[in-house]
Amino acid sequence: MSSKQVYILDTTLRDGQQSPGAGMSFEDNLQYAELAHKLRIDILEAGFPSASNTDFAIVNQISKNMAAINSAMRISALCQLREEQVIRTMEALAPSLAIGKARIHIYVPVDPELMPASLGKFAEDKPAIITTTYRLIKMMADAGFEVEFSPEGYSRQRENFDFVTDLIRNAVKAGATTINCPDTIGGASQYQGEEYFVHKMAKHKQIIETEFPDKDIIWSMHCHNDFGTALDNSLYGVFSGVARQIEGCINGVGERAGNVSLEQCIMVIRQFGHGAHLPEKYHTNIDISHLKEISDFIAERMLPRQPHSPVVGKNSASHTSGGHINAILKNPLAYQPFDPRDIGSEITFVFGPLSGSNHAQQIIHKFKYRCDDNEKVAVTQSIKDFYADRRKGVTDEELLQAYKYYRSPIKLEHLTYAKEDGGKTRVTFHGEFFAEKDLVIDYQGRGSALSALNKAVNNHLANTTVVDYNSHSKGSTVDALCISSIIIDVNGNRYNGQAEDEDIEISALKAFIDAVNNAYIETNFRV
Ligand SMILES: CC(=O)SCCNC(=O)CCNC(=O)[C@H](O)C(C)(C)COP(=O)(O)OP(=O)(O)OC[C@H]1O[C@@H](n2cnc3c(N)ncnc32)[C@H](O)[C@@H]1OP(=O)(O)O
Repeated sequence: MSSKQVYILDTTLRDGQQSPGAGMSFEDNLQYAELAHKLRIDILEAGFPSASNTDFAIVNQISKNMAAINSAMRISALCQLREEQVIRTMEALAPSLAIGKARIHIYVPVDPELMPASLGKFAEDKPAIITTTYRLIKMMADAGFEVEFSPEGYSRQRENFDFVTDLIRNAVKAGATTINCPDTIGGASQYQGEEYFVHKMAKHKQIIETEFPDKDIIWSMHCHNDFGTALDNSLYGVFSGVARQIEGCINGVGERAGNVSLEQCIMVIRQFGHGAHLPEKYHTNIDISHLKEISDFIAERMLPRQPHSPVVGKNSASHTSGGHINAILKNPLAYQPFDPRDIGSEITFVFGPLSGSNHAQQIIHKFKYRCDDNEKVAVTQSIKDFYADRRKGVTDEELLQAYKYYRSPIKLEHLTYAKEDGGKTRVTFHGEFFAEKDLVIDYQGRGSALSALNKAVNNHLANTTVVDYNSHSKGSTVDALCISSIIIDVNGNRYNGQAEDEDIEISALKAFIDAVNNAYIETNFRV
């Protein structure tokens, strides 16, 4: 069976920017259009040219840019049922008209509650609304524009069904080729029964098909998400065979709770559009490999995106729980409904308190250190203890630090030193020192506390010598911290250590311990 294309109208630049704080710069609007072109959006609603000179310039420049590359994407712009707006919108879209890719989207309210609020006295004169609709649409169609007509508030038309029929009839007669039926206030649900607007669309569609058998009108969904039903409504319209166009915004931005998320519609059509039970098969022309890119753009330049946003959210392909990661390590798609690489994303992991030993082991192996199966649980527990207060997780590099601490033979808690007359130095060490705990190191002869510690280390790591050492102050005051760097040689191999402390001698001792720990770990646990 052949598959029907569902047209995607992207109104991110128009309806998306109609929410507080969502406005983007002139340049960002133009850049977004480039991304929409790459994504192979069918129709880009680029703005509302009559809103301001800048909005006119944005639409006009996008229209010019897309005409210059002969983009297959239609450029659309919105206007009210007002002649001066129609003229301004036609001017803005002139470059797209020249390549046969210009659409004008014109709207007038039909919701009985919205009509007087929005239109004032004009709302009382329905015949005038109908004749104006016919006249303005004919004007645009005669000028060569593709026309989309929206009876605004369609989903709440109530007793206005016959008025809406008359409006649509006249719009089609005048040359409109797309009839968009918005759930403007976002309150519709298929659980409304006969009042559900998609059932009314089916009736209107049937009337128009009967009256205009030669016209192939595209019926369109435009759903807001006030109750979170925008996706369900949009897809109901398509999968029930009524609609062939979906209007929405990337990341579901838009007025109030937003418009339907285009990425969700696109992926659901891809996933379920060929279901055996569907009367017809459906697909979109979207190049989904650019979905993540365009979504990230909107998240950065327009409005922030929830981490758990479906399809594109940062967490939608990121995992932390041990149970899931264990399975994903064996089968990357074990916990993904689609391959994130298809949309330009990737599966990532964040190690946290709920992660497991297979995950920790994989990170440690990635850095090329040893973590055997019989010790991975103990290693993992020590890493979790090390980061007991990091409930939101740690980076792989931070995990490696905790691993190294676990492997370190010297775990310093506290250290003091004293010098006596006669060349005696005493270092008092608290913590773990190879297999020992809390020791006192006495050293007799020339040299500092560092010599004392070096002597003690040599009992466990033979042939350890300091080959380079320097300390410098971190600031210019007398109480500035001291930073020490040290290089040691162990059996011909060199290892670095760094540390800082208020006391120059202790900073050197700590740097030496750091270097010894590095030497021990690199010697014993490097793969
Ligand atoms: C569902 C939707 O998303 S619809 C899109 C809504 N988008 C926008 O409003 C964004 C851009 N809007 C704007 O910049 C401005 O509102 C403009 C330029 C469109 C209009 O501005 P103004 O005329 O200066 O003021 P205002 O917005 O208050 O408009 C009120 C007038 O529009 C008329 N009007 C409202 N909707 C419509 C309509 N669909 N068709 C015809 N006239 C309309 C009203 O009757 C009213 O007329 P009046 O001034 O004679 O009383």
